[in-house]
Amino acid sequence: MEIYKKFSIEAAHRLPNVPEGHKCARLHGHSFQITIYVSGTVAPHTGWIMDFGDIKSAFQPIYARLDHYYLNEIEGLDNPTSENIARWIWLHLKPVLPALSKIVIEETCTSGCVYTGD
Ligand SMILES: Nc1nc2c(c(=O)[nH]1)N=C([C@H](O)[C@H](O)COP(=O)(O)OP(=O)(O)OP(=O)(O)O)CN2
Ligand SMILES: [Zn+2]
Repeated sequence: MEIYKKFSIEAAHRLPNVPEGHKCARLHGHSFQITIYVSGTVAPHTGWIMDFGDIKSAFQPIYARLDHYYLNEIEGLDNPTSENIARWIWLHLKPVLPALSKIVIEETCTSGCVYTGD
């Protein structure tokens, strides 16, 4: 079974490698919706895979590095596409949350990516 916890991050970015004239070369911001998935078995006594609060605690230091920042200035995020943000979060979260199974980034209401660590 899989459980998830959602977070919202306000952040600015620009995409440095887009074709000339692309709108995303300009500095702009998003309310990124980030969903962290954890997979595992349901423990008989607790009735849960993991406390949602433990997902929040694991993600908190990473959240603090992203929220209300200019993403391009963060080490490893010089090209902060949804795909690269997902990979960056995975890199930092997996060591402290081994049951992490998926990260979904919603950059806008209509655009985003799904990453399972591949
Ligand atoms: N594969 C990717 N493509 C794009 C990314 C990305 O991270 N990965 N990012 C952007 C921009 O950051 C842009 O802000 C979001 O893109 P887009 O969906 O085009 O934004 P709109 O809200 O303007 O979309 P409409 O549905 O056309 O209104 C671009 N591409
Ligand atoms: Zn954008």
